[in-house]
Amino acid sequence: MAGFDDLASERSKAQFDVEEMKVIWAGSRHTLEVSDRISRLVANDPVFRKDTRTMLSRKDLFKNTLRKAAHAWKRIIELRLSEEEAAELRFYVDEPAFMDLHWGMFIPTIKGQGTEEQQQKWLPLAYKMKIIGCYAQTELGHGSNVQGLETTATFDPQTDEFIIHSPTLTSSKWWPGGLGKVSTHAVVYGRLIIDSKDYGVNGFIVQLRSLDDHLPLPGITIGDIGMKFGSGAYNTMDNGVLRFDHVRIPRDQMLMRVSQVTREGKLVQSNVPWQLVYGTMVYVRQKIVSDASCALSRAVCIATRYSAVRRQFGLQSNGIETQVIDYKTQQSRLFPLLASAYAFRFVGEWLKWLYMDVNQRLQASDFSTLPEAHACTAGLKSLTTSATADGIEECRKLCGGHGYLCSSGLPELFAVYIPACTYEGDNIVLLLQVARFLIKTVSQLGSGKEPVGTTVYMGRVEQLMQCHCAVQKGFLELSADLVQAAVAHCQLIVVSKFIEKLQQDIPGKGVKGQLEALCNIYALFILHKHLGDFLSTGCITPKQASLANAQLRSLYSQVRPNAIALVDAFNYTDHYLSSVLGRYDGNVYPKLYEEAWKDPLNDSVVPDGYQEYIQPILKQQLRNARL
Ligand SMILES: CCCCCCCCCCCCCCCCCC(=O)SCCNC(=O)CCNC(=O)[C@H](O)C(C)(C)COP(=O)(O)OP(=O)(O)OC[C@H]1O[C@@H](n2cnc3c(N)ncnc32)[C@H](O)[C@@H]1OP(=O)(O)O
Ligand SMILES: Cc1cc2nc3c(=O)[nH]c(=O)nc-3n(C[C@H](O)[C@H](O)[C@H](O)COP(=O)(O)OP(=O)(O)OC[C@H]3O[C@@H](n4cnc5c(N)ncnc54)[C@H](O)[C@@H]3O)c2cc1C
Repeated sequence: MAGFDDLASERSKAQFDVEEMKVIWAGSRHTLEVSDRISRLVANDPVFRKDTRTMLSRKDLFKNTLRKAAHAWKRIIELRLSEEEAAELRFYVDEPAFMDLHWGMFIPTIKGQGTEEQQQKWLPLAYKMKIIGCYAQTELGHGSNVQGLETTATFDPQTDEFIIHSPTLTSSKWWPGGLGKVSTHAVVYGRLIIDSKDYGVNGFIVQLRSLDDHLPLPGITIGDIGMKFGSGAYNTMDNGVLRFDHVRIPRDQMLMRVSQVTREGKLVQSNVPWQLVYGTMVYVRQKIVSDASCALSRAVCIATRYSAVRRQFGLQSNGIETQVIDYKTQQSRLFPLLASAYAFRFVGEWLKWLYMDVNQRLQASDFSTLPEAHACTAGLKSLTTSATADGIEECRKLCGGHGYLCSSGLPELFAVYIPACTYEGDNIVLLLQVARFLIKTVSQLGSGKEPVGTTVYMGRVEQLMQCHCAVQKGFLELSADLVQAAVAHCQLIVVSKFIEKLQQDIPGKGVKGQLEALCNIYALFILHKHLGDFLSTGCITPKQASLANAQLRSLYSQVRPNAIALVDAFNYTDHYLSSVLGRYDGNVYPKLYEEAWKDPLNDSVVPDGYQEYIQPILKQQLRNARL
């Protein structure tokens, strides 16, 4: 049978040790063991099935998500899973839910912005899930412009409380995940007002719902903001709206690591930079970069396997048509995405290190690397999510018509993924932050300050000084070009980190060779994509450009026999992929056929509505009625 034989024969062609590549992809033998064990545990548990998700109504979908989240928590307790294992379990359950915000933003915010005492009070409750929290920053009127938030937190010295209030419609909190129906608590960002003076935005822990009957507390209006893009997809999440009508909270519920309000109503700044109020965003952006390689590799795995199973045209001597993966056009669209998945994996690994490093420094009151960490997380979040969103859509096209079916797994993956280009910072707004950082670095070159870290190359580029003078004349005017410069800077980071990865000890037959080919594909593909810029700036000659393109074609041929093994190295279960086209066994056609019959529309041979709407047309009753 086509699919079985095709993928088996592809696997036999691999020129490298797939098991060792799995270790490289996972990051270590330990992480591979954990992710392998936990992904199978999830795949074998019927509660975590997700094959009917796109057909459920919003209410059924949401209730099912609650059921899965409760079951996941039960399994985590029963099996005494470590924090790492629990996070893997939530990842493989593969359904956006309030848990993501509770563990991914609420807890990290208290850890990063709370004092020791606040952490001691709130973290045990949150870790045991005695309270469920979310991150309520964005408002109806302002998301990108955090300093423009309108919610107020006014200190009342009489009662030693803050009064949380939504003064306008546009100050309604709008979007926070987990807020709409589940969270009992939130970290709410609002303007700190003391004695009529506005001290800017700070975080406050606010209880939203009763822990007895889940009803909103007095003065709180709360609900879900409605259906989002696509079926299934992100609609499992209760993104919410929240309004406060003079809600009082104790003074010690303002997160006070950055600045404190005393009993007397005095604001005291600690020695940490105020930007730490934005700290959770740095943490989550770093997570999102790692997650990008998962989403992209998942789409690439589906498209690569299916491209080896799918045959069109070109009868060979044995009477079989050509596998579409053998078409050079297919390779030139697919293999750069395969290379990107690996590139994003490694840059994500590095970013995780950078984040840990900056945190350690912060503990030691060294704040010097914070601007770079902000620029790197913001820029790489932007670059990797944009490329991944585009890449998933390209994979859908690479799968032809069948890619458009929900059973391919690609429409839902796309619908779930694309908001990553917006949440945690709109991608253009984040690139403008990178551009500002670059301009600032250039402006300091003249004063003899040596650039460090990811900007070290700037010290070697003479023209940058002139560039700085031009930008001084109008940042806003040149912002579209500056965004391109920011992208180029981030691409340089991705390529450099891939090259650094290759300099490590990489065991396993042929593994390093494959990674070298992928690294070269990534770099040359970026060059190819921006050829106009490289040529117009004289960075390369037309001859070098054509050599680069020839090299790219030759690299595609090198990767071709290894393509299936390179996606097998992601070690994804069929449950996680949830795609008929991406099945490990390649048994695509019988399963597609089988899947179609499961659609509720096929429950009856004659559809509901036949008698009311089809029969009258066929019997011409409608026309007669009009005549
Ligand atoms: C959920 C997690 C799950 C984890 C596990 C699974 C893996 C991922 C799975 C994905 C699930 C995700 C679920 C969805 C979650 C979405 C949550 C949100 O969207 S939440 C909502 C997310 N919302 C957004 O992302 C809003 C985006 N907007 C913003 O971040 C800000 O408004 C701004 C940065 C654009 C402007 O800031 P503003 O203050 O107005 O103005 P300036 O520009 O003048 O900057 C002043 C100074 O500060 C500096 N600095 C700035 N930022 C940072 C930083 N982070 N740090 C350090 N420094 C920073 C800056 O360089 C400058 O320094 P200097 O030059 O003076 O020395
Ligand atoms: C699925 C999802 C989940 C979310 N979860 C949460 C959550 O849990 N908690 C939370 O607090 N928030 C959450 N958000 C909100 C999210 O963080 C914001 O939507 C995001 O930060 C973008 O802000 P905005 O919506 O105000 O976009 P806007 O800023 O209004 O963007 C609109 C357009 O204006 C452009 N633009 C804006 N400012 C500039 C500028 N200075 N220069 C040039 N162009 C500009 C943007 O590029 C964009 O094209 C979520 C959003 C989504 C979609």
